[in-house]
Amino acid sequence: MATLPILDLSLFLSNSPEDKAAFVHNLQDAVLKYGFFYLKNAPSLTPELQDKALKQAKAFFALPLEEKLKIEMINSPHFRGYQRLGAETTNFKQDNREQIDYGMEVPAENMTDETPAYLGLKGPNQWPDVPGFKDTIKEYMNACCEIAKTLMRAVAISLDLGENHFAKFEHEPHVRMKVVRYPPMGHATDKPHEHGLGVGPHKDYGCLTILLQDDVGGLQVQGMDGVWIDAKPLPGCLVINIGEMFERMTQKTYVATVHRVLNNTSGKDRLSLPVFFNPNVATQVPVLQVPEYLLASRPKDVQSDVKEEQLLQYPVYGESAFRGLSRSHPMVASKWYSYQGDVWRRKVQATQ
Ligand SMILES: O=C(O)CCC(=O)C(=O)O
Ligand SMILES: [Fe+2]
Repeated sequence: MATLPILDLSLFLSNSPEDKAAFVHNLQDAVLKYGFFYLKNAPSLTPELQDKALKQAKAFFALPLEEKLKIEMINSPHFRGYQRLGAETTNFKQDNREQIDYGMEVPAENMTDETPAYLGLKGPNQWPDVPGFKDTIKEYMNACCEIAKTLMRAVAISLDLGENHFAKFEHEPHVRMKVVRYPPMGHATDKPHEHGLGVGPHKDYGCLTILLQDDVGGLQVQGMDGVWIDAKPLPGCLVINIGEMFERMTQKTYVATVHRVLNNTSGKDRLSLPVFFNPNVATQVPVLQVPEYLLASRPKDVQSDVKEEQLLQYPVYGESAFRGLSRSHPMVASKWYSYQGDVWRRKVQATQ
């Protein structure tokens, strides 16, 4: 079975131009072939911070359900907060996971019925009453953001653009993160749906995803030929993938690869912490001048469980983000927003 390539970020950060070029070459190769890779030696995300973040996740999920529901996502027009097991749907199936969604802590916009709904994604988070949780999760999200910014520089070089080409995406980025638990099937109190999946096949809609998974496994990546590849946990490695924004920007040269998580049959919990790096919601997604030689090596006949009509590649990034979140969390969307004539608008009268 194919395995994903392992990239070493210390090469890109070294003083040697040859090492840096080697990293960019490996990155380009990985993205063209898989859209996914492992990353080791990311300095901002120390093993201590990884452990601390996973321990905080474990402490949260050990809380009684009524405590977790105090920060339920339905309270938040910004799609932030806790979703209980089975509350989320991906690719028409129920996901067998529970999770908290976070984003950059920014003030909420003053929404009117004229404002684009995606501006409603800006806003505060909901934090549980778990000592140290908030500080650790913020520290973790910032550390992953640093990795993403570094990788964006490498991706820019790989597209023959200036290293700082994507620096504009760092201005008030729409970074999101999830704290996720996949309970084992047959668990005494949780009842995962046997016909669901941990999370169904999907593409991430933004720029780059930085994922830390524990040692349980279950993440799979769909190769360009449609065959699923295990992205099994490797000690000291994160898993990185590109999202649909790159697919649009590069005219399908850098394809956002479909991935899923299988039902957890390990007998113990699986925890994962994905961070999604994206530009400001109001960003117009540029169509890049992709070099001819890269256009010529575009993956052909890509076999994908996510069909063309499910793609989220709107000209404004926030539109894709909003539609992605409203598809995964329809109850939250319909509480806070109305949908008329293919346009989402905030229900300004809706309150908590
Ligand atoms: O938990 C994982 O391993 C992957 C999660 C994922 O793909 C997502 O939340 O977008
Ligand atoms: Fe994903």
